[in-house]
Amino acid sequence: MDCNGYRQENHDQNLFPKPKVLVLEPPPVFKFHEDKLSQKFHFLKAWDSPLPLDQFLTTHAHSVQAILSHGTCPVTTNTIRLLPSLGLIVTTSSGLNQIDLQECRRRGVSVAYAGSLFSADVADIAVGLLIDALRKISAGNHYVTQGLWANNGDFSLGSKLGGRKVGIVGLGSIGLEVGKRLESFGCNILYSSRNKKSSVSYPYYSNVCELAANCEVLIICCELNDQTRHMINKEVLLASGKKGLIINVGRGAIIDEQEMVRCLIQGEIAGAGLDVFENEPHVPSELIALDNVVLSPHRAVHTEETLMALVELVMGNLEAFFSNKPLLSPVILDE
Ligand SMILES: O=CC(=O)O
Repeated sequence: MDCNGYRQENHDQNLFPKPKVLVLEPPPVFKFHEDKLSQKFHFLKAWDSPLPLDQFLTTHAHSVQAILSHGTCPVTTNTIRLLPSLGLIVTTSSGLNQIDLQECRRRGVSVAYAGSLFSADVADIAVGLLIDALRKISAGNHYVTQGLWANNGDFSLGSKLGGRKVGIVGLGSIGLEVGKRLESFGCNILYSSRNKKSSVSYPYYSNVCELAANCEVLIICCELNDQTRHMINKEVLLASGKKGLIINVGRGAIIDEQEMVRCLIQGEIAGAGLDVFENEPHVPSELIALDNVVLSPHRAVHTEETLMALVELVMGNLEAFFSNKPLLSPVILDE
């Protein structure tokens, strides 16, 4: 530690090395803002090295104090164990299912994340997917661009958004933003969540199957963890019924994807709007072929503006760590 409190010398980049940060796979912020990030940090790019990952980690074992990670990049027990100097993982995601938090807790490794930075953007996409699925915007685009309209084809009617009963699964910051937006469209909001929220008057269901049975649309906004993996299973899908719509902006694996595909094909649910999938970037071919499904490439979280704010947050967290100051957006690792 130097007189400015830095754990590594970095105030004069010509004389002193920048703090090293390990990157296992390129995060989306790299595509647009790598130059800016690289002005302050030296990134060790595991994916760019000819060495197998374990060997790469062993080679840099003692110099890596921080990892920069993202939503679909696993940070496993093995990775953490191979890095004895590791003190921080910064992820550009709000979701944390890809990081072994238990090992972080055990080792005393801090974690910083995007918190609620993306909530409004994700809520916009959830509502967009719902309106598209109900009013058939993408299907209408296909109908026009494929010349079917000009050929006197028949385009089926959509359904009204206002007055619809919408069940939000997970009333965290994204779910609350979705609720706010849909209230202004005249929807009736119901929800399920780990706990009943005193801040809202929406009807609460502790059981997601009962929620599904009592609404016309389910919007999945919760995090993926051991309790929510495949929570939207056959029983819940069937409870949604033949007019039920499923919108997912959480994580793909919250839904039993195979079962959802089967229900869509057999008409046991009416349709879906999906930004996330179980095995990204692979999307089941059956989903691609269905015209009652709207697909989006896990982009709900990213707008130009939010990526800009994200870079500042990532740099702020790394700078705080290397200056021994409190992190800007720490994850509280409960016992
Ligand atoms: O999906 C992305 C995230 O968790 O931020």
